[in-house]
Amino acid sequence: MKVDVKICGLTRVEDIKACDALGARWVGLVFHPASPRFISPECAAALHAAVPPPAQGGPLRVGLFVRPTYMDVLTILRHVPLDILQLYTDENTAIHLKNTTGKQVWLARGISNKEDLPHSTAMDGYVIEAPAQTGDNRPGGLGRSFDWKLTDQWHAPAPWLLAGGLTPDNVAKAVFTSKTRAVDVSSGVEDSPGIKSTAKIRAFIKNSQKGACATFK
Ligand SMILES: O=C(O)c1ccccc1N[C@@H]1O[C@H](COP(=O)(O)O)[C@@H](O)[C@H]1O
Repeated sequence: MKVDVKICGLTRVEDIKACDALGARWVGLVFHPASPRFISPECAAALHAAVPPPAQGGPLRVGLFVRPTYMDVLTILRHVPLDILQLYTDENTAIHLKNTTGKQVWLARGISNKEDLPHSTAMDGYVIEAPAQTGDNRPGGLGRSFDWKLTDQWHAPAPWLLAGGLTPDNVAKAVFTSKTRAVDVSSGVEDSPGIKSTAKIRAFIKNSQKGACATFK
């Protein structure tokens, strides 16, 4: 049993090529201006063009938006044919954007306790991470983890990714503790904000599979 990996916050062609070569299932492009990983639609188009499309074995393209309007998403989709929208918004807005764009939608959820975990949904998936805190200028990409034990008995209503504070050093333990089948990382595989490290991506993917082997025998 394998754990699927998303590498988020790509800003450079060489980094998205490394993700493709190393077998990341998803690559994330951040369209939130407050993020150090924010990219323009033109940059996103260049990154998209640098690796094979999913139909030819390339990674699925995930676009990350914080409280977007329909026009925000449409503007990006005119430049890049994203496969999935990762949204930081309320569930009604997410359903509206799913219906109007025809794209798959993952809703990001900050989790403080088991009651925060969803049990039924119209979403295609969830990104489960640490809750935002007062003073944060963005709701993710902060290298902050949460209690991975909260998800180990969860009967998730849709596929989900574990995110927040994952690194090459802790991802195997995170998989084992949370029982997740997919992991999502941004700051944990960077040399500096927005600048990915190929060596860290390689180690992260390798160690996530070690966690999968120990968990799903
Ligand atoms: O990466 C960002 O800058 C970002 C900005 C706004 C919302 C989410 C963001 N990143 C996502 O946050 C999680 C965890 O990131 P990290 O590994 O702790 O740095 C992940 O889903 C990123 O896609």
